[in-house]
Amino acid sequence: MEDSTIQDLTLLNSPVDQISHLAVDIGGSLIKMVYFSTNREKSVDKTQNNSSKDNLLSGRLYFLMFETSKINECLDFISSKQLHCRGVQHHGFPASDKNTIKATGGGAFKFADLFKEKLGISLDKVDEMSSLVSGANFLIKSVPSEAFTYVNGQRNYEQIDHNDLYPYLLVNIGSGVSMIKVDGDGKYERVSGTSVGGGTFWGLGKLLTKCKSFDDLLEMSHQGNNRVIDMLVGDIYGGSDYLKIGLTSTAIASSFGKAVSEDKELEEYRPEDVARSLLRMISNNIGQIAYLNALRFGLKKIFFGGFFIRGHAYTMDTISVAVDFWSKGEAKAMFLRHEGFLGALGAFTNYQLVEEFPCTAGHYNRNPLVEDLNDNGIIECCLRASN
Ligand SMILES: Nc1ncnc2c1ncn2[C@@H]1O[C@H](COP(=O)(O)OP(=O)(O)OP(=O)(O)O)[C@@H](O)[C@H]1O
Ligand SMILES: CC(C)(CO)[C@@H](O)C(=O)NCCC(=O)O
Repeated sequence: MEDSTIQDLTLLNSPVDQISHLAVDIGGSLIKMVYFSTNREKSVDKTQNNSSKDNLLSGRLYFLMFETSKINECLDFISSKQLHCRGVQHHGFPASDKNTIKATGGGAFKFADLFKEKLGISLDKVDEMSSLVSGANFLIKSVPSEAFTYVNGQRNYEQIDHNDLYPYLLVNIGSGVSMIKVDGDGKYERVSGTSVGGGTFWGLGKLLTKCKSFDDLLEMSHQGNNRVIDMLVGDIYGGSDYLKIGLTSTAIASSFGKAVSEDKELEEYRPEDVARSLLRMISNNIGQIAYLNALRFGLKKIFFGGFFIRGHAYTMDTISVAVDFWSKGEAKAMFLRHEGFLGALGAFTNYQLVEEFPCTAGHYNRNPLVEDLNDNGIIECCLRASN
């Protein structure tokens, strides 16, 4: 954590806090929410100093996450905090429509009736791919220290030149994986996808290791050794490399391949080793498909998002090494600090109130009220309302 600020959501009940503009991304596995909160005393009306007629309201974007299977808990939470019907109505700033919120992801369709029934609100649907792209563009262009490469166990934050951003490949690793070629704001094409994604890792991992939570599975993979189960090039070549085709003896020749010849039951393998092989297999595969798509369109930058990544060192390392290996160093894997919130942020920007500058990030909060919440960075920004 970069900052020890603990943001307890009970603060939302403070009379000086104003919450507005909730946006949700309801995916196959997780619900992600973004909302804006301003402190009335600190909000600024720049109309006097600014020749334009815009009102700027400073505040923060907050991030929350629930499991989709616990949608009812999510709705109760929204209702108890009245997240959906708070509006900012001062300094000439309009309140968001009390009865409508921006929503993206498959759940915006699947759960529309439930939102209406339980909370009385309508979901204003924003296309999922379009939201991912708007969210990624917003983060890359407006939030400092957002994008980074991961090399030799180190995050290297990159200052992205706005004039040299497009085209890039956006790889969103959620339950399934979408690969989108991005050519500009609102200019994109979904060029590929794979059903072998985060849901596969979590689903297979749960079955194979009996693990109870995603975080435990990740932690287990951290403690494991994939060489116990994966068949390496050296296992086939008597300990030697096969450099003629660019493979060292330690490269994986066949994920889970050792399990074939060893006469062992699943229980005889350490769950940690199984988790490690699984994570490596899926991360490698996604890295490789991403690279092939980058090659298809001559793209040099590949941004990876989605909650599968979870800022996990080994996942990012595997993806980075795969992209570097296959592209012979030509393409670069980059990650985003708000990786899991691209869709929700994109839906939020659809309110068309986000001022691109100034934005600052770096504050981190852990929300004690929500189980399983990742450490999600809050973003300081301004909203703008035109008179
Ligand atoms: N606490 C968690 N519980 C469940 N899955 C988690 C958790 N944290 C990370 N994950 C991983 O994140 C993945 C879901 O990522 P994300 O929220 O980006 O996708 P989604 O929107 O639910 O899926 P899709 O876009 O395919 O509908 C899961 O499949 C799992 O691999
Ligand atoms: C179906 C979506 C877009 C839902 O988010 C996602 O899970 C996905 O991209 N799945 C991969 C589907 C495929 O292209 O094979």
